[in-house]
Amino acid sequence: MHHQQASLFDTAAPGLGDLAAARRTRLGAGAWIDTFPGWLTGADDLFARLAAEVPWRGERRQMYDNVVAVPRLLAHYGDGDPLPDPILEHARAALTGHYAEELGEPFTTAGLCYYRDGRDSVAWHGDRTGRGSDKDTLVAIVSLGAPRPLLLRPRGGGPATVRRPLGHGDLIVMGGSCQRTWDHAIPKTRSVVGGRISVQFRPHGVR
Ligand SMILES: O=C(O)CCC(=O)C(=O)O
Ligand SMILES: [Fe+2]
Repeated sequence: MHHQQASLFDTAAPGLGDLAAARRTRLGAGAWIDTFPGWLTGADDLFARLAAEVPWRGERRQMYDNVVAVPRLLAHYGDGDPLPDPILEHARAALTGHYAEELGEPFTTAGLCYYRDGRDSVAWHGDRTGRGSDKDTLVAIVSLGAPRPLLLRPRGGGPATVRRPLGHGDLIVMGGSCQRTWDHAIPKTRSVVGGRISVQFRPHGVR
């Protein structure tokens, strides 16, 4: 008798939901988020493929006198770089099409982050190293793997006022002034959680 390896993974073809069904929440100060739980379907093996095949690198950042490791792994795909999976190309094209009028330019880059477990995190920040510092823009995030909450709070500190659990296949889009008037974070958790990969699509010059 043959030994059959049971498939851990969904074998349905990957698909993307209709973005017309995304739900918008206005945060105030010109910022908003759109959410679409389960936007990316049938891609259960995508997490494993990306985890294994993306050239992940640790990030080290100068902080005062010390260089500290940022607790997550990163990979960056710039304008024109082929993305590591065709479904990510489809996702980016669908986002560019749906948000064409509001964004006025295509999503071009993809930043990938791998949170290996609950100790990996990203601290409060806005994506305002580039044009997000003084221009309205959009950052679209597709989440894969273990659920982790994305927290948001008005820029300048204080407790999180918005919390969105991001599970496998979920989409969140931060828009309007969100990068300069609000901050976001993925907090550490003491709960036992598996790996999570976040794919962030941004237009040219937004970081
Ligand atoms: O992990 C996420 O979904 C958020 C990542 C993020 O905010 C960033 O890399 O700028
Ligand atoms: Fe960010």
